[in-house]
Amino acid sequence: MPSLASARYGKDNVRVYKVSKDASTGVQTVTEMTVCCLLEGAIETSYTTADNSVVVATDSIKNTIYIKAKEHPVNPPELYAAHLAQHFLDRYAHISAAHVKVVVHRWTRMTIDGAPHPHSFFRDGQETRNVEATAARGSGISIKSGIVGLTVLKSTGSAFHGFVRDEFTTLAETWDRILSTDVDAGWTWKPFADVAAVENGVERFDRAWEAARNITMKTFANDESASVQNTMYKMCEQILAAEEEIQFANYSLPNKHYFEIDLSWHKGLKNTGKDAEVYAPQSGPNGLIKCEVSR
Ligand SMILES: O=c1[nH]c(=O)c2[nH]c(=O)[nH]c2[nH]1
Repeated sequence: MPSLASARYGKDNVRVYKVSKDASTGVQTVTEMTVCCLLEGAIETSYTTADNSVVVATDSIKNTIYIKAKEHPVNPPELYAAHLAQHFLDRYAHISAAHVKVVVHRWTRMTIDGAPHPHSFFRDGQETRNVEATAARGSGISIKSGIVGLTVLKSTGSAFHGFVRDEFTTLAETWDRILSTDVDAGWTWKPFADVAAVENGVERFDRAWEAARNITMKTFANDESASVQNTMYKMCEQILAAEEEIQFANYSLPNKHYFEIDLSWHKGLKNTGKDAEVYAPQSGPNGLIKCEVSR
């Protein structure tokens, strides 16, 4: 006989905007995020016997996302996610775990006539700051932070040679190639006992995000890359070194290929090897390289 092996439900794609206004200076600060909140617990009967008495409506979950954004700071997103997740355990005895994902979109303050503008912002890229927090009854709060969608490219300083050559291989070795990727980086914190433990030393979250962002860009730029694998491992090592409460660091990086184009058929144009200037960016297929590094 079938039985429910696992189940969770909630609201996804809840878009939230919060402004904070400094009345004395007139400076306003904004945060825009997209939230997903899924619940687990003694909810089996809602699936198996149409028992809605155990269902906190997803509409109520959406309302709660707004109310907790009003009641608590939304920065850092780790703290907001922890407050929101813990709420469902505190409020509903039959809920055993709440999974919250927060995606923070960029609104960067404009500089106008050389000065930071008090209330105008621009979207300077598709990069997001992401947080996943799970509050589970009896196991505290687990948090994973990350950066997604930071698109980077270096026009030299990347090689790839020495790989397996056999009857399946056509790729030429290269000592100088273009390297481009959309960074998906994550770092997993040691579990927190409760929301108070998340709040205690809360600066760690912005500090780690800034460190991870700087490490990612500096290592990408400065490393004489032997491979995506080796460069991402160096990034992970540094993230672990930057913040001692981080247990794991991980990257998932597409290798966005830029192919040389042989133009010699046209008047003998030289456009390969050291003469390569015009390339064909590829939209797919792409390599996809992942790793997670622990202490
Ligand atoms: O950095 C790389 N790693 C690979 O595993 C790989 N495979 C490939 O075709 N090109 C690359 N580049």
